[in-house]
Amino acid sequence: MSILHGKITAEQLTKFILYGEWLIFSTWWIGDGLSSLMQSVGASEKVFQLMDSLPSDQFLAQGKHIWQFLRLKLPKLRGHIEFVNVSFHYPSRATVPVLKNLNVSVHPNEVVAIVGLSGSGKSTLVNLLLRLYEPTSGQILIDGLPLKDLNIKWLRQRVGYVGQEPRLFRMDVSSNIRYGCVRRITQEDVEWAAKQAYAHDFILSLPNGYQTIVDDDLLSGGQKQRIAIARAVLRDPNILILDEATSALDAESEHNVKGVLRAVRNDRKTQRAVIIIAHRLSTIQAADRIVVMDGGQIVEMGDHIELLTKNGMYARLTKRQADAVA
Ligand SMILES: Nc1ncnc2c1ncn2[C@@H]1O[C@H](COP(=O)(O)OP(=O)(O)OP(=O)(O)O)[C@@H](O)[C@H]1O
Repeated sequence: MSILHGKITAEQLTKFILYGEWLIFSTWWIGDGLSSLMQSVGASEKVFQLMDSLPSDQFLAQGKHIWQFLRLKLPKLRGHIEFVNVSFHYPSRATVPVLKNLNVSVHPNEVVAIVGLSGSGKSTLVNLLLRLYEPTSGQILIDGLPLKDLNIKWLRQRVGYVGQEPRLFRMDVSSNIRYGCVRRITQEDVEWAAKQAYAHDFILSLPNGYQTIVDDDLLSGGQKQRIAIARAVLRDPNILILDEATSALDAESEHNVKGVLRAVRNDRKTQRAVIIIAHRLSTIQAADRIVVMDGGQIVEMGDHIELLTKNGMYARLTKRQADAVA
């Protein structure tokens, strides 16, 4: 009507409708954006709370208090480990004792194997040594000093750990081996570690050798384990802990662990305290000492021949595995 009466032009009306539409949409977007903003503010409060929270004491390298700055760093770790009357239960199961008055020591350059039935407390022992948990009573000494007084970051840099299920990342083999190593590493160092872990030959047979990207189905369980062993060895740890995979009770796993034992034995340069949690008993016959655990306690200790002669639990476990293989 206004156009017909010449009050506005068609162009002005079109502009008016378009601007009106833009105004409605813009208001709607502002409302939508504001509600998203409010949601993000609420969510970010939780994120910042998490970022501000401090890890518990057993994960703190150096705390904020002056006495924590003074926490001890020994000039060199020899790798003498002592468990003195250690008892432990997991916080979530306070009524179930997992370790009971445990006394055991590992000397520098000694290879100690821990064996026992599933659930006897082998991995828990290592968890305490890595200070992932605190003993309920008793104490752990490293080179004669209480574990809880040592700078935990310094200690963990000197401990190599290969878990039951090694974690590899989607990057090349060489980077996977270097992962987490704080000192300067050359390609020769990487290859040296791979040779120690009996991984060098199979790595060279991969499409791009050390530059091959690790994909989900590229490597077998045993090959992943060997790369994880190379990663641990590259750090040149004073204490090396191997948790043999329960699921990998195969010849390849046995070959890997035996290989590491042989490397530790033959190369004086690489001697270190080694703790092996073994499920396959034939793997650890060459260990200096075998510790047999049952129900959170040590029931036998000695070398392979001594324990077989004792005709106790170790002899029974060995016979059971030999029968299962036959
Ligand atoms: N995080 C946890 N919380 C509560 N209980 C746990 C935890 N981890 C282990 N346990 C319990 O502690 C006991 C010892 O477990 P541990 O893993 O040390 O045994 P293991 O000898 O290493 O067994 P395996 O040979 O199967 O690895 C088991 O009864 C187990 O159920």
